[in-house]
Amino acid sequence: MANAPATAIHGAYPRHNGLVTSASLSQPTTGHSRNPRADLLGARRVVVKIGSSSLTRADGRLNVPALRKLVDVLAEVAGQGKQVVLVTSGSISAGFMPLGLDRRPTDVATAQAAAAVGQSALMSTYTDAFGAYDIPVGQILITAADTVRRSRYHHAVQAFERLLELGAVPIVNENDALATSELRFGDNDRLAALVAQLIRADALVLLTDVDGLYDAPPSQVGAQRIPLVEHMADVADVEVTGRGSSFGTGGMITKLQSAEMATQTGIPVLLTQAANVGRAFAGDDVGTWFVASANRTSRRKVWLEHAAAMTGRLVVDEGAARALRDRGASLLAAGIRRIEGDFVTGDPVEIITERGESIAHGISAYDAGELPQMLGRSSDDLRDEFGESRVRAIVHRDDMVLVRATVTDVHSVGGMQVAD
Ligand SMILES: Nc1ncnc2c1ncn2[C@@H]1O[C@H](COP(=O)(O)OP(=O)(O)O)[C@@H](O)[C@H]1O
Ligand SMILES: N[C@@H](CCC(=O)OP(=O)(O)O)C(=O)O
Repeated sequence: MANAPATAIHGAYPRHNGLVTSASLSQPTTGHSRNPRADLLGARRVVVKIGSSSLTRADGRLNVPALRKLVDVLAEVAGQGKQVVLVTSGSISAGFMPLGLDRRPTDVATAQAAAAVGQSALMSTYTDAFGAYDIPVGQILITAADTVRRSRYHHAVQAFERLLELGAVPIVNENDALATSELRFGDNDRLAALVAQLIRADALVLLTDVDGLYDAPPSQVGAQRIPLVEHMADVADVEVTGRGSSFGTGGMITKLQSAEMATQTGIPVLLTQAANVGRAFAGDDVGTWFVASANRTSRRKVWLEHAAAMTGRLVVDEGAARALRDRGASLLAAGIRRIEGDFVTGDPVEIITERGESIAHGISAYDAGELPQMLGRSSDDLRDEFGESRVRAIVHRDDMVLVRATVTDVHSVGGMQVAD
C-alpha cells in the first residue's frame, strides 16, 4: 500500500521554537544538567514495543533475525535485573505463509485467520529465542473491550504482576483474530502506553524503523531528528504521517499519542530505531526522549481520556456544557436531554452537546435504565420522588475528564481507532 500523505497536525514545524534538533545539538542537555536518557539505565520496569515496520521483511513475512536481535538485547536487559514487558506486532506477517498465501491478506476474515496462525508462530519464535537465555515468556492478548471496564483492567494488571514476579517476560499483542470489528486499537503504540500505565512502568521504549521523531517526515530532505521533547505542546506543529512503512499502522501520529498518554502519567518515553535498542539501554544519545510530565494526571483520568471505548452517550444542554467546562462541575440530571446506548453503573460514557460536540468522558454513576425518569429534573425534585439515593451526580467531577484539543487528537475516535 502506498504511504499515506503527510498530515500536518497544526501546520508546519517552526524550527526556532525552543526545541533542539540533532544538527544544532549533539548532546541532549536542554533544561537538564544531565542526560535524561540515563533514566532508562535506572528504570526497574520497562515496556518495550516493536512495530511491524521493524519486524517485517520486504516481502511481508516475519523478519526472524530482527526478532532474535531484539531478544538478545532484552535478555541482557532482563539479566541486569530489569523487568521487561514486550509489546510486539507481527501476527499477520507470521501467519500468511503457513496458510499457503503468497501475500499479506487485505480482507478482514483472511487477516483474522493469518493472525490466529501467525500469533502462535510469533510466540513460538519468541519462546525459542528467550528460551536460549532460560527466560520464560507468557502471552497476553488484549482487545479494546478489555479496557472498557475497570474490573477487566484490574484483572489484566494482576496477570502482568504475577508473570513479572515469576521472572517471565509478558509478550503482548492485540487479539487480532477477534478484534477486527467494532472498536479496536489497530496500532500497537497506544496499546503499549496503556500497558505501561497498567503496570506502572518506569519507562516506555517505542522501537520503529526511524531513529525518533523528526521535524518533518524523514523522507523530506533536510528533516532532522528531535532528540528531546520536554512538553508535548512543543511538537504540536511537527508534520507527521499516519503511516510510514507499508506494514506499519498508525505511523508517527499514534506514536505521539502513545508518548502523550505515557508522559501524562509520569512515564518517560524513548522513541528510537529497533537497531538502536542496545545503545538505548546503554543511555546513548539515540532517538527522541519524551520527558515525563511534571503535572501528572491520574492513570484513571488518562485511561478515561485515551483508552476507554465509550459504552454510551449523555447528551447535555448548553448550560450543563458550560458548567462542566468553565466551573468544573459534576454532571447533574437537570442538564441531560437524552441518553444513548446501553450502559451500567461504572461504564465509561461520552458527554456531548446536542450539536454533537464532545465535552467530556466520564464514569456513569447509574445504569442507563435508571436515567430516563431522572432527566431534566432538579436534585430537590429527585429527592422528593426517589429519596437520597438518586440525588448523587450522574457523572461526578472526580470521574470525569474534559475532552481537550490535544497535539494528538487526529485520527482517533474516543481514544480508539475504528476498524476499517
Ligand atoms: N515527523 C516524523 N518523524 C519521524 N517519522 C515520521 C514522521 N512523520 C512520519 N513518520 C513515519 O513514521 C513511520 C513509523 O511509523 P510506522 O510505519 O507505523 O511504524 P511501526 O510499524 O514501527 O509502528 C516512519 O517510517 C516514518 O516514515
Ligand atoms: N497487531 C498487529 C500489529 C498492529 C500494527 O501494525 O501496529 P504497529 O506495529 O504499531 O504499526 C499485528 O500483530 O500484526
